[in-house]
Amino acid sequence: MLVALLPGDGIGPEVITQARRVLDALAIDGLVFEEALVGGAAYKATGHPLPADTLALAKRADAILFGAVGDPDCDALERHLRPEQAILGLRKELSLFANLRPATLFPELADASALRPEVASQIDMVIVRELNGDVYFGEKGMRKTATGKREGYDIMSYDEDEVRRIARVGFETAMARDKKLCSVDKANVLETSQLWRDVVIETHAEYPEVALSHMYVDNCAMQLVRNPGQFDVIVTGNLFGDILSDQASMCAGSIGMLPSASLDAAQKGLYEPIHGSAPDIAGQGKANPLATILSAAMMLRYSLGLPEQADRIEAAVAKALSGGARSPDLGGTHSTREMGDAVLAALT
Ligand SMILES: NC(=O)c1ccc[n+]([C@@H]2O[C@H](COP(=O)([O-])OP(=O)(O)OC[C@H]3O[C@@H](n4cnc5c(N)ncnc54)[C@H](O)[C@@H]3O)[C@@H](O)[C@H]2O)c1
Ligand SMILES: CC(C)[C@H](C(=O)O)[C@@H](O)C(=O)O
Ligand SMILES: [Mg+2]
Repeated sequence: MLVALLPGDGIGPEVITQARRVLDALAIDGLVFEEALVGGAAYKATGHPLPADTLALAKRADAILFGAVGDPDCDALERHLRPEQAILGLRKELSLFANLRPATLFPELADASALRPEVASQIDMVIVRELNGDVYFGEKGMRKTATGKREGYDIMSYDEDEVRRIARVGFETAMARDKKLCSVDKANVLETSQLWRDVVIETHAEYPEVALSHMYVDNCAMQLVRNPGQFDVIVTGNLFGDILSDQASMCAGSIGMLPSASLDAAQKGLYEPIHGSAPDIAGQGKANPLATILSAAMMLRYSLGLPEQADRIEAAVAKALSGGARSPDLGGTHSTREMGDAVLAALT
């Protein structure tokens, strides 16, 4: 089993190092790693954020463990050369259309949530985010209006097949949980969202046991803070899912806690924390590696068929937190490496 390790930029390499230590400690027979450059690091070395060798490795691998990309030095580059194009390119090239972002509060972290503990303790949801379409991948550009003003534009669209396949992932995810699916859109304003809602309703016929509801995205942002316990599975588009998952992370304690899986139709996947390269804390040993370690657990469960090993990692993370391991984002002083040490010490 080949895992492509793509550490990327900023805190990416720091958190990937800790996830690698945990995976090594499991001593899984036949698991091998191959590392490659991606993002700003790849641009600086090769002139491209997603070099052909890196893409080829990602295609060849059984799974990909990804850190983060993004480098302030690269923010003025033409868009197709920016680090972020690497993760967008991998998602598109590998048809990783289904992004699962579980948001659960570890009970020990009730005090780290931005919400009151009794509200935060209810959080146990999965955000299913579409990842290959929407305004992210529509025609975009800069142009001049008839009166000579500069105008930026990005076209938002979904076709019905794109909506149907992610809706099915939403319903399947709900079937494996509490059978409650909330589809989040902006159908009161956007035609893209009206189609989204129509197709989700049509797809519901295949999953009559699931209780389906619909919510506008602005209300959803409010409800996530008011009463996050009402959500079991949320299914939504690329842009809304990006924003809502960062918000959900803070309800669950920290953006440094939320893992993710990006899957294709055959469960091949890329696994990454939902956070970015955090240039403000990079190189200081302050990054929380738990989101990446939990992403490694998702990789073992979804793409490598090793659910017991995934359980071991998740149990070790819970035990490390019970034992008081807290990086600065969780209100403590543990360094990135000390967080890794705590998980390793808790592995049974
Ligand atoms: N998938 C990805 O690779 C990805 C995701 C999001 C952002 N980015 C990129 O990352 C760069 C920085 O973006 P941003 O600042 O908006 O978002 P960010 O997620 O990198 O950071 C937001 C805030 O959260 C903190 N934070 C993030 N991860 C943390 C962790 N593991 N432990 C402790 N604190 C953590 C940061 O210090 C920062 O204050 C940009 O270039 C952006 O495009 C990449
Ligand atoms: C870096 C960026 C392209 C990416 C996104 O918007 O999808 C990030 O915010 C994420 O959540 O993975
Ligand atoms: Mg994001």
